[in-house]
Amino acid sequence: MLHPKTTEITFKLNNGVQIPALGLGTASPKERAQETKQAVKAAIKAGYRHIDTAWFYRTEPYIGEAIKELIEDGVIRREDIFVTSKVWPVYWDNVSKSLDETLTDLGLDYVDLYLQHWPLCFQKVEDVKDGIHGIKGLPKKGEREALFAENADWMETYKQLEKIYLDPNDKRVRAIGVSNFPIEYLQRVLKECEVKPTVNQVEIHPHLPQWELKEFCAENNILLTAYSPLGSTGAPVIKLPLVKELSEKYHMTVNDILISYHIRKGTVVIPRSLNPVRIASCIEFAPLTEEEITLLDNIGKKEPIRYIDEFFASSIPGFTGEK
Ligand SMILES: NC(=O)C1=CN([C@@H]2O[C@H](COP(=O)(O)OP(=O)(O)OC[C@H]3O[C@@H](n4cnc5c(N)ncnc54)[C@H](O)[C@@H]3O)[C@@H](O)[C@H]2O)C=CC1
Ligand SMILES: O=C1O[C@H](CO)[C@@H](O)[C@@H]1O
Repeated sequence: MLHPKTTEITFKLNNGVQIPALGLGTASPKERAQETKQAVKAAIKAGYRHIDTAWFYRTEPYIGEAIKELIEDGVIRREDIFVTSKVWPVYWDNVSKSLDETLTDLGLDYVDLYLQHWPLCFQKVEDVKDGIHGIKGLPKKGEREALFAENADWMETYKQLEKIYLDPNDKRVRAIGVSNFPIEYLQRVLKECEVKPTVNQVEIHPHLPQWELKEFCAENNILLTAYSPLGSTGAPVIKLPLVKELSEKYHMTVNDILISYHIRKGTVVIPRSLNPVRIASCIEFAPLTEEEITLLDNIGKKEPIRYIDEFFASSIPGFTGEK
């Protein structure tokens, strides 16, 4: 039986916009951010049509250069690709400014999906030398204490996203959504806001299958996007014996197995790599069976691991802030 490449599969958001199921993650270490340009070019040439980025990653200028050259060389048109970006908590009360900075860096008139990166509000601290657009990305008091904005409500950020999306004269976003939102927070958004988030981008992999969140989002027609699908830096999840076993069974890479695991469940997935060969060689779709998916999910039932557990996120249910 012939199967599509994972780069060819799309899902429909709750506002009708199509989203490619596989996207390239771009949260690379700061010192390697410029390599993102060649990674994006390799990905698009290999068939990827979705790039995931954020104001916080410092990779938007390099993604912008890659897209510009790919368009100039006739490889793609703007409308052929799907770009996701996110507003960071320092801009919790000025989403429009953050979006303008993102669009300038990307060299684009619009993003396809714009997410609230975290349900948190940080203080704006000037940092001309090392900041992002002159603002410290992670304002801290000491080593492990974030500077939160006083009397601030993370809902303000979503309301501003909603305003931009609903303004008929504002064409800067095609869809809006959230990231790192637990069920309780989504319930509040659904109660207090007009526009349902199209997506909730969260950490998901066999060690953190997020089945309760998956069920809630499915009931409410919110698509999940799986971040850190390989377990983030060092890719620990690829070492799972069951993943290796499945890669041998399907004659595919371990990355293919972990990517297909999400897509088979109707979840968008955004693995990161700066290696052009790896990027191009991990696009096979493995038709995993229901049983195999259940076996992968069961790993997290027995041994849950959250790899992205940021110290600043301990107030959000489900996060301990240990890392
Ligand atoms: N919304 C949010 O708060 C977050 C979003 N993200 C997004 O999700 C994307 C993916 O998540 P990441 O945490 O970046 O990690 P990931 O789980 O995609 O793993 C990336 C790491 O695995 C390595 N890798 C890939 N294949 C490998 C292989 N076969 N052998 C050995 N190493 C291999 C890469 O070099 C890289 O160091 C990010 O780049 C970003 O776009 C990530 C974290 C949080
Ligand atoms: O997207 C993100 O990436 C970093 C970690 O890689 C995290 O803080 C943020 O949510």
